[in-house]
Amino acid sequence: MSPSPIHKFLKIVYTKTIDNFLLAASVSLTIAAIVVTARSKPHDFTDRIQDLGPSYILSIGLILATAVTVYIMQRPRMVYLVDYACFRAPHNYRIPSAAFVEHARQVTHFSERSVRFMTRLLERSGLGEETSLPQMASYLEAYKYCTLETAREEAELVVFSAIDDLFAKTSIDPITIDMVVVNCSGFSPTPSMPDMIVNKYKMRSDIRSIHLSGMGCSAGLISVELAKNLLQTMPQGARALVVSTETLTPNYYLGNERAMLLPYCLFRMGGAAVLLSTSPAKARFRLKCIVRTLSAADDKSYRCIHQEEDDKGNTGANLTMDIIDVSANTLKTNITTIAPLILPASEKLRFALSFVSQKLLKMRTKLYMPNLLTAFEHICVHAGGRAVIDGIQRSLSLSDEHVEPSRMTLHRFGNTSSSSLWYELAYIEAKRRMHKGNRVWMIGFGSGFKCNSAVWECIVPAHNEDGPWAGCIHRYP
Ligand SMILES: CC(C)(COP(=O)(O)OP(=O)(O)OC[C@H]1O[C@@H](n2cnc3c(N)ncnc32)[C@H](O)[C@@H]1OP(=O)(O)O)[C@@H](O)C(=O)NCCC(=O)NCCSC(=O)CC(=O)O
Repeated sequence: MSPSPIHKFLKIVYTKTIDNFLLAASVSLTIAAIVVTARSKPHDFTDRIQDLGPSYILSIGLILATAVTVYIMQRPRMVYLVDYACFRAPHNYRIPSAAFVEHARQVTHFSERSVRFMTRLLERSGLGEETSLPQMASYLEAYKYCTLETAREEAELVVFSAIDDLFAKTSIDPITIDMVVVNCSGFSPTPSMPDMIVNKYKMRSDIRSIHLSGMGCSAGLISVELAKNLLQTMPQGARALVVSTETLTPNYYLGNERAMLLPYCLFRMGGAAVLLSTSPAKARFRLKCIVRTLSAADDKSYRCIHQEEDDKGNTGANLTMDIIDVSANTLKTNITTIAPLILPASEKLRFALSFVSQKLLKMRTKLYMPNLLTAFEHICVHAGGRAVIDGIQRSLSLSDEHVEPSRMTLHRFGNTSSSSLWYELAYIEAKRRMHKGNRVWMIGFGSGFKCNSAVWECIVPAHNEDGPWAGCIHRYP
């Protein structure tokens, strides 16, 4: 039964009043003060001030100024997303499914059974016909081309293209960057990827540089949190360049273990460059909060994405079937921490009242489950695979529209690991669905098992930009 109009109206009044409690309280107090002052005799107020004496007034002023200064100094600095850019592979890197299967058929390492398995998997994977693989994957004896040099070439192509795009968008001089954080799980060359970036863009010698490897698909938000923490200790206005990518060349699997063929079928080229700062100047989003959950203490979680050698000695990532349950459980833990930070006051109050009536007053009422959907307008769920997105949609009761950016990213770009969240944000913006004040919840999953999530608030939406979706966004719903 749908709620009556009166019920709906009361709910709106309740939500608006509670969610804007501080504003409502201060407006009421100001009105009360104005009424009291207007009623008192004109000389009353000035007489009282004169009675206090100059030294007393000066002391109060000093105490107030000190309190405000201490409050401002103690408060952690806000971190802003100035802008971001995603890599878009040149057309000749495209791998339609027919070409993928035909290539797999020609590779002598794969058995007929494996080729049939991969063919079936691809058909149901949710990947479209325009995803991209590094060029070594199109050679018949691809393993001969999985060299350090080709891996570096792939990394440079992805990372430099995304950064070039970001610098062009923001007109930022690379010399003004104070920190570079890169996360790439499966490729960790020497010199490191941040060194590669500093060398290419001739950045300053006092720059802080960090590479996170082996941290899986959820490492993009780990990089953001790390950059945020460091930025908050640096002078106001410092800038961090965060790069999230996965290099596929060194992780080419040549065996026949089904669980290890899965990543071979799902992962595709991708990367994103993100500029963060503690200055709000030209910023497009504000970071509201970021929460990390790691369930590695549990063996099932720890093992569900595991890099290992198969019985023939071929290295690859083994994805177990547990991943759907594990991701749903780790997300639940993550939500328990993030919900109190993002839920509006009205939802928290309803939960508190229901909790008190059920647990303390022993009333036979159902415990109210806060509605998470009131905390954001958009959601980006890591495009890890069709079944992963299905699982999260089910467990959070999300609508098809909520998971559309995730499914469409999987379709257009494949599983691009930690950068997938940025392709999803770009999708929402390319569809012109992002508006000033909108909140977007990013949820990353990955080996460990980790679930990291962040909430951003839009300050300035992108108006005339399709980003990585240029030329194809009109083909999506
Ligand atoms: C691959 C799928 C699209 C296939 O979906 P289907 O609808 O076809 O149905 P299905 O699940 O029954 O799978 C079809 C066949 O694949 C087999 N199969 C599926 N998952 C398997 C696995 N992990 N290991 C071995 N076999 C597996 C099934 O047994 C079945 O075989 P048979 O037909 O013989 O019975 C889906 O299962 C899926 O999206 N899985 C999740 C992918 C995933 O793990 N992504 C996370 C990547 S890691 C990541 O993103 C983070 C990180 O790396 O850090």
